[in-house]
Amino acid sequence: MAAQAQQDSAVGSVQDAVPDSVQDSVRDREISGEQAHLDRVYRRLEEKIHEAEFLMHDAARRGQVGTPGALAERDAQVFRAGVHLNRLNNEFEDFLFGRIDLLPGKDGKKGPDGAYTAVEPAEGAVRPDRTADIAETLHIGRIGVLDAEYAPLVIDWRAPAAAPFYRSTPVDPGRVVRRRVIRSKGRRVLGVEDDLMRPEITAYLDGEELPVIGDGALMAALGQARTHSMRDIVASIQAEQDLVIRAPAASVTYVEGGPGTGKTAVALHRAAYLLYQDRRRYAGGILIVSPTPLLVAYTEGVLPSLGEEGQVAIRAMGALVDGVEATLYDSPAAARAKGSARMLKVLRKAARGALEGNDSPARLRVVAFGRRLELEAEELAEIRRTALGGTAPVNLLRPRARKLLLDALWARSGAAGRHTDPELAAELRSSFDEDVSSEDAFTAFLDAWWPELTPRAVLAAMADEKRLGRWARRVLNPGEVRKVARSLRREGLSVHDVALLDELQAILGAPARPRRKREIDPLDQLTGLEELMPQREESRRERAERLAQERTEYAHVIVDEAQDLTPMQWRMVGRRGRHATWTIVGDPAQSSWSDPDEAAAARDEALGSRPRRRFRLTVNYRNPAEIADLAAKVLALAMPGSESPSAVRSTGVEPRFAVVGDGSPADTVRAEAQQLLERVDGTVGVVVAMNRREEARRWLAGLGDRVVALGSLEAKGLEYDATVVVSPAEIADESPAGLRVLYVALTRATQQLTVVSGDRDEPDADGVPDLLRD
Ligand SMILES: Nc1ncnc2c1ncn2[C@@H]1O[C@H](COP(=O)(O)OP(=O)(O)OP(=O)(O)O)[C@@H](O)[C@H]1O
Repeated sequence: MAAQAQQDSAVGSVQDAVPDSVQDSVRDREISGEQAHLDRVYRRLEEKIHEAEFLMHDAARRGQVGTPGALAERDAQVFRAGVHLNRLNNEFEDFLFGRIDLLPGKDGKKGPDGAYTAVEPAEGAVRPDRTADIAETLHIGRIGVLDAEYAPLVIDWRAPAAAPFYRSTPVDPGRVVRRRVIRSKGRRVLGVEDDLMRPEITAYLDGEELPVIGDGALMAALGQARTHSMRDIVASIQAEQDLVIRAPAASVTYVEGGPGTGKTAVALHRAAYLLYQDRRRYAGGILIVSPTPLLVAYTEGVLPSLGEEGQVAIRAMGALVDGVEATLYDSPAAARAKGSARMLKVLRKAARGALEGNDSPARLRVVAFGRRLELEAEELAEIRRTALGGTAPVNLLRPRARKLLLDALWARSGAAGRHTDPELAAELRSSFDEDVSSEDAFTAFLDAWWPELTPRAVLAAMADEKRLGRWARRVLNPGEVRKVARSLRREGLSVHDVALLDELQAILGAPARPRRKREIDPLDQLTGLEELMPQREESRRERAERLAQERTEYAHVIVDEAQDLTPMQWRMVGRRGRHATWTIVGDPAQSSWSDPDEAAAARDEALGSRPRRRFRLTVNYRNPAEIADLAAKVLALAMPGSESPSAVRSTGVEPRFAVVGDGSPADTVRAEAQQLLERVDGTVGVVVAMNRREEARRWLAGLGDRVVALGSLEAKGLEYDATVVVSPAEIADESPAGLRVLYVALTRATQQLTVVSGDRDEPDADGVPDLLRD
């Protein structure tokens, strides 16, 4: 059953009794009223752009005066003006999107944005005859704009004064009488949609009764066709989502919710909110970790549309390590072994064992003080063992190993007892060390015997099944060893390999390297502009990428689809936020990891003892009830007893079932995809078992770019107007978490779903596969 569209959107539509023509003229009048306001806003924005440009020029002139005080002031001014210009020049599709009309407040105090701060209405604001006067109208937009007298023309959506726009509901309206969503494009207002929060009263604005237009914005937003990019939801954030977005950043904010409840959207809006709240603190960067490059591509436009980027890096799990972009998937068994916390022990052994390569020298021969000195294999092995004692990073132990070698050679040289005077003895020893170290044979030996290891070299060593078997003894079983070694012999890295590389980096340690220098324009260096205006030449994207690359730790870490992180991935992500605050969003019912308890333990270790603040999102904004109900059947099998979120709307279109005739599913799937392309305006996703990905792309060849084929694990987080889910049984049988993966696949569509079954699905006479029957 479709849920009550959140209380706040279900109310306050235009009264049926009002004739259409009257409604139209009221609508036109309201639209032109909003247009006049938007014109004022743009005039003011233009003034501010001129002001900012003037400031920049003025600052440049002042720079020529040259006293240190003037320079510092000039620099600060240039910086402020530059940041300001950047924001003002941003091209927003709908700069202004909301408005609230409010009753007078209790305390009559104004906040810094010029709006009254009270949440509750003043006593007597509503008269006994249920009439009231609107005391304040606020317009809400992507950034705040004040007029020349500092009165708010537009309030930034993240400001406290804008919160009632999202929080007010008919059950708890606060001061809000009417909430309006304004649809605009560039400088033109296209339409308005109103919700009445206090339908029981008649409110007057400037002596006229407040009109109500349209059916509310949420439904309009949800019904829109999808593209391959996610849209922001800034005009229709719902109350339970707003609580998460504006939750204070301290410690860990933990958000659970079923498919389509807006977790990803909320996480992205939260990043923008945190930056607005405390830009200085988050100058340390916000990292958003996403499960796949597809989801990164789908979501990366949202923050720019909210006026934020640069400080935020969105990275796929397979691209968290610099210079690596892994897209391969391991077989479920190899993935399970590689992701498990048991792997840590294996990596520690491998990092030490890999020092001993196949061409590692068996003996050391040098000439010192005119004598031939030799260390044999056994002595060398003993020295290696001593050097490796403890847990210090392997690469940092090389000086220690070198020292132990010199000690052993010194003992062998017989020179130790030559002087009783300690000073002379020390001098002799140091000239001995110099003598040995300057010998090419010694340096060559050291390089071969204790090479500087890279994570990739260790991973390559683990591809040797025998060696891996030794390092993984009593940790992985022989089958696992075989599968992991085989997977490492493949060309290219898998997503799970990346967490191993990162762990190895920590185990090996990196000898200090000189920092990569950016090219600096000498003129900028002279004027100091280089530091102040980093956005000048770089594109925003380049800047975001550069910052992400230079950064290894972040001030805030947001983990999307957190239920999928393996223990090893939690360790990797944890290293990036050791001093950070966190927002973690996920849904256990969609987990593709087979051992959720093990992952939860690793997550708790990564987050340490930081207190958690928990939230739950309960309404599914993506799927119509017809699709959500079908998916709920799989949820009942995958996680008996867990609750589905309630769908916010219903379309009356039931999912369709098709059955593959004899042979390959190609024709059936292609025909079904084609049908859906005709029925929806936006995108169609065809979800298949992972091992059919390539095949499925061929099935759809030539159908255009509105349709895409994806493996079940790639579908995570994405959405389409319509989806074709091919062979539920194949998807469910793919891995121990297969039923949960199928649940993900079935919950991707915003409008229509077709399920195609093969023999394995045992479809009934209506084509309904076994897994989806009552
Ligand atoms: N308040 C809202 N107004 C308009 N659209 C919304 C709102 N909340 C969510 N949506 C839309 O619902 C869809 C699902 O949102 P999102 O992808 O964030 O959900 P999710 O919880 O991350 O889903 P999943 O767990 O399946 O990945 C998106 O299209 C999003 O834009």
